[in-house]
Amino acid sequence: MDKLLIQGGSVLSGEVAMSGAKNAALPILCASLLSADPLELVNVPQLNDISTMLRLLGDMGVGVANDGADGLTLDGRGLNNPVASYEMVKTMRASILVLGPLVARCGEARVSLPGGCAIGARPVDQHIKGLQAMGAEVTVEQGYVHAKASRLKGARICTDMVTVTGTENLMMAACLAEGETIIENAAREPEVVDLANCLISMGARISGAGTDIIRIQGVEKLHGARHSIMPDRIETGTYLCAAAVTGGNVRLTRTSAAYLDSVVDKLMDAGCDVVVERDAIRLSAPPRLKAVSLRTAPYPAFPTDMQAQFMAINCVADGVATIRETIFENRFMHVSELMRLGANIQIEGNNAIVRGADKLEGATVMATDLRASASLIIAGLVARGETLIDRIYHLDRGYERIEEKLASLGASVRRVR
Ligand SMILES: CC(=O)N[C@H]1[C@@H](OP(=O)(O)OP(=O)(O)OC[C@H]2O[C@@H](n3ccc(=O)[nH]c3=O)[C@H](O)[C@@H]2O)O[C@H](CO)[C@@H](O)[C@@H]1O
Ligand SMILES: C=C(OP(=O)(O)O)C(=O)O
Repeated sequence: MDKLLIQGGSVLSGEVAMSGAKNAALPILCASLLSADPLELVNVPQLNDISTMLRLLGDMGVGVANDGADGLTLDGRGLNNPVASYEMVKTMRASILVLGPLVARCGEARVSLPGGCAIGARPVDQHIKGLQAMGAEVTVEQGYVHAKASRLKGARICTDMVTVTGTENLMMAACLAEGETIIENAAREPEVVDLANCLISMGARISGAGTDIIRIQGVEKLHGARHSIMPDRIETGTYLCAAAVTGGNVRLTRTSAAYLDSVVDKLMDAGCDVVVERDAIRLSAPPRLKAVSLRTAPYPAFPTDMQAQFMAINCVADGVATIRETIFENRFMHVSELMRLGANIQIEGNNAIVRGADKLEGATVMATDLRASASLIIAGLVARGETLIDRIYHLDRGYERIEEKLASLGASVRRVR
């Protein structure tokens, strides 16, 4: 199993390009199930989750062709097997995103309950409730969601909580439903908007994406389109934190600060200087950051996917920070690993109190989920000596060529087998 070996102490500097967003690309790949015409995508990140999703779609009969480094064409003409088996979906939560499109286009779907990062129970009851409201007959048996409907019917759906993939699944299903669907309490995440823009270019009639009420007027069919995946705001935020913790000075290109306000604000509170350019962000950091408290919440508030990275920078900042996680009940698994490096963190329910230490010391640690892995890299970059991170397959789900990108900024990071 691959591990990552980091020699702490390098100051990150220079320029590096960000990739397309995993959390936008995954639902957009599933949008290919909605049409019999080709969907051409560019800026698709090369990640394990993307390969898993392509295998899953391929299994269902979707044609997949690579068009150069970050381009793909998906052809839903041959879709003939609306089944997502446990074997295919066990490693990836986002596989539930095939459910809505399959019922809408094929009239039925059999999808294994998803796996993915163990950051909480992560039920899919809201996805099911929404499809039922649209007239689908849904049963859950032996770990599979089985949904059937001759044609989905538009409905008014109000989700109990803000759910990102729930909103995406229902929005995709509603595109081919008869009549109007209104999703209330919809997620406003930029990835939902990117998916809506792709669907609109395929002929869907969607308004309100990016607000908490999305209206979808169903159409008979969708056609082919070409779409460029938005930049990865979580990858961008992660590299900003990595640079900040080392007192570095970096410019991240092919990205946008437009969706990162809450993260950029916190980095400025920590003492960093951040300059926003049209398609790039510059950050320069002081030798020691100030502690910053935060609370995770749905967009546009501070993203849960950046909580672990900010925990890491607070471990060596000046002062005490309180970090409150409100989205997932088990998203503090990085804490015990950060403590192996010498961090001073106390957990009280869904709050973590982080007292900045003068230094961290390298150690062997274990990555427990995707963003936890990122936080261990950030801590390893400032720890004295060597940090060896085990189980980095989590990292390969969501960060494209991370050791190469960090090395290009001067970090001493290497993959060992
Ligand atoms: C592939 C993708 O885009 N993943 C992101 C997506 O995950 P994901 O879409 O799985 O997360 P949700 O937004 O659905 O979850 C939010 C909260 O709602 C709960 N919930 C959700 C659905 C449901 O049917 N029932 C229910 O109880 C979840 O357990 C969680 O407590 O949004 C999360 C929150 O921003 C991010 O951390 C993930 O990176
Ligand atoms: C938790 C994440 O991914 P997933 O929803 O795919 O598990 C993430 O992107 O941080």
